Amino acid sequence: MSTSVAATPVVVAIDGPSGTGKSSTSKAVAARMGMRYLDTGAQYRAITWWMLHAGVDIDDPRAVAAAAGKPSIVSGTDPLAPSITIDGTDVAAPIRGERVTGAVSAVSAVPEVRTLITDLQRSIAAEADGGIVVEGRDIGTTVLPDADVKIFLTASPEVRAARRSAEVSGRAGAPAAGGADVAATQAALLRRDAADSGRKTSPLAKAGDATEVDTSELTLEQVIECVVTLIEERGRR
Ligand SMILES: Nc1ncnc2c1ncn2[C@@H]1O[C@H](COP(=O)(O)OP(=O)(O)O)[C@@H](O)[C@H]1O
Ligand SMILES: Nc1ccn([C@@H]2O[C@H](COP(=O)(O)OP(=O)(O)O)[C@@H](O)[C@H]2O)c(=O)n1
Repeated sequence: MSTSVAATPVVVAIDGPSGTGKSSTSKAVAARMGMRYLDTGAQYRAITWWMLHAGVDIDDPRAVAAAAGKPSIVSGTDPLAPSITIDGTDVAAPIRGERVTGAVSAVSAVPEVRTLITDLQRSIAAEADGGIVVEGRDIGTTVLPDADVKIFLTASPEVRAARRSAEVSGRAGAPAAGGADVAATQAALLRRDAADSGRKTSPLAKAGDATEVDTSELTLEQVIECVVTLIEERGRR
């Protein structure tokens, strides 16, 4: 197992659709390699939470654009304790709720939102002295096109929905996920994939120079090892 701090700051971009293992893999890789970690999805979720909270009509892109610059988002990049606040409020828990998940694709499709959050992501990456693993949808294509290592994670819709359902039903107070729940989760994931891949500005896409890893048949540990190996190989070049 590698525990060394990256010799030169390495920037790693990990993209892919929901449930492919981006967050779990990125956090573990960053922790093992002494790097920072940035969950860009959490930032889009936080601004979506704020819009809903502020009563902004998220189906009106002009209203979303006009409000986008108002809140201040702060992302903590310790992979062992990532955090997210908006205007000083800790929103780590509420941004995972169904309401935000159902609204986030509409908010994140608004170009003014993307410009603001992309600038924030670039400044966080630029300040990460020990290197950083940044995960999202457009990191390798748009946010950090010069990243040292680019990875695009995939998995079958069935596997992704099963993972997500198990995760949600494992939360305190949640009912166990039955077959119908998994089917509904899969339908919601595919709707979000379609919205994220189909938007005009910086859609979910694999960068031409990204390595694609299908995680359907891999354990989380195998995916982590695969990414660590790709980073170490890049370091030897
Ligand atoms: N390779 C894997 N095998 C089994 N479960 C996994 C694997 N990768 C991730 N998971 C689990 O699937 C769920 C979703 O993973 P997550 O990392 O949040 O994906 P993403 O960030 O791509 O949406 C989590 O509960 C995680 O523990
Ligand atoms: N770089 C990114 C990251 C997320 N997003 C948006 O934010 C949403 C939530 O991202 P997430 O990574 O938290 O989603 P999950 O994979 O955890 O379900 C996505 O569905 C996209 O709409 C984006 O547009 N660009």
